[in-house]
Amino acid sequence: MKRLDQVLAADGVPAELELVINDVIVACKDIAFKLRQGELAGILGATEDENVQGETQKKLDVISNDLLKDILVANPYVRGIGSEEEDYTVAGHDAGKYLVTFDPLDGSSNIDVNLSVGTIFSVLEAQDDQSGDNQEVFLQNGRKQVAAGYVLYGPSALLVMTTGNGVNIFTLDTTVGEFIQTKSGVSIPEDTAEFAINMSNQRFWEPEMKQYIDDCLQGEEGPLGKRYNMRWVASMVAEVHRILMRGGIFMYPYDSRDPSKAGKLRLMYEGNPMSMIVEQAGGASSTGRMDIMDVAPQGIHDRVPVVLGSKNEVAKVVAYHNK
Ligand SMILES: O=P(O)(O)OC[C@H]1O[C@](O)(COP(=O)(O)O)[C@@H](O)[C@@H]1O
Ligand SMILES: [Mg+2]
Ligand SMILES: [Mg+2]
Repeated sequence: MKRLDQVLAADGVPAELELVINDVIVACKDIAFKLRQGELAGILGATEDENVQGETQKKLDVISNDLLKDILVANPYVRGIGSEEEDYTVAGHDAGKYLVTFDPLDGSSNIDVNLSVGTIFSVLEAQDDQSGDNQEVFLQNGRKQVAAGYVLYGPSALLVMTTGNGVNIFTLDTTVGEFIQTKSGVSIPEDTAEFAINMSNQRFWEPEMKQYIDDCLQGEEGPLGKRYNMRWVASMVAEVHRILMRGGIFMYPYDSRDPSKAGKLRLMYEGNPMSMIVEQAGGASSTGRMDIMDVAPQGIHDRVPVVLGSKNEVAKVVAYHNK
């Protein structure tokens, strides 16, 4: 069994990028150990603050953000970082080649009920000489990512990542504090009969999405001709991981609750990294109308509608949108 550094070296990942990824992982291990301690570590509950998205920050949102931010801005190869929990991008080193965006704690509503949460990260190359506190340098589409990954803090802590050469899974060996490769060449089944969507938003969806879900619910008698199962963990990391392991489709579509927002999930630190992982595992990822990784970001906190998972099922949802 290989350690993370051995896998990255075998994949020909440049040493500087490896040092950046390594710092992300050091922070994630710290988050994993704090989560294990739970209430004993005083990490549960909310702060009195809101983030730039207008969401109340949980203590662990802030703790995880600070761990990632502090280690990354000190890394000489990091030009800057962008985070769900930071209003603006933060400068690292002007000579740094890499930009890191992250959702430090995904599925925040699960923290206090002891359910699965995760960390999502994406790495881009800085294309010009602007400082990392200028968000312009980050505004590249998802195809430009050089690495993407997540850590799922579940019964075991798993690191799932890609540097564009397939998807590897590593399990945190808590006896030595190292991520050890436990799967490689992960491949998502092309077909599925399992969907994940927050059904309570149904009345706000576009007619195309309503129609697809209505047809799923009709089962064998409906136009899709099969009986569907449903799951909702309320943590994108956990949903994507389930899909990576056994197939499925995850959707957080556009809804009209706040017409100024294109969806709930964020393009640069949720949509793009998850899309790279899913595509690298043979799945597909779309807004319903175009590939997520082709969306041109206008701002670091842009939102995006998300439909991802088993390739043939995603194609069906796209076909509903193109009817
Ligand atoms: O509140 P809902 O509609 O169940 O939303 C759950 C979704 O929101 C998220 O928790 C958003 O992420 P954050 O917790 O990082 O804000 C996703 O992980 C998840 O899929
Ligand atoms: Mg999130
Ligand atoms: Mg978050």
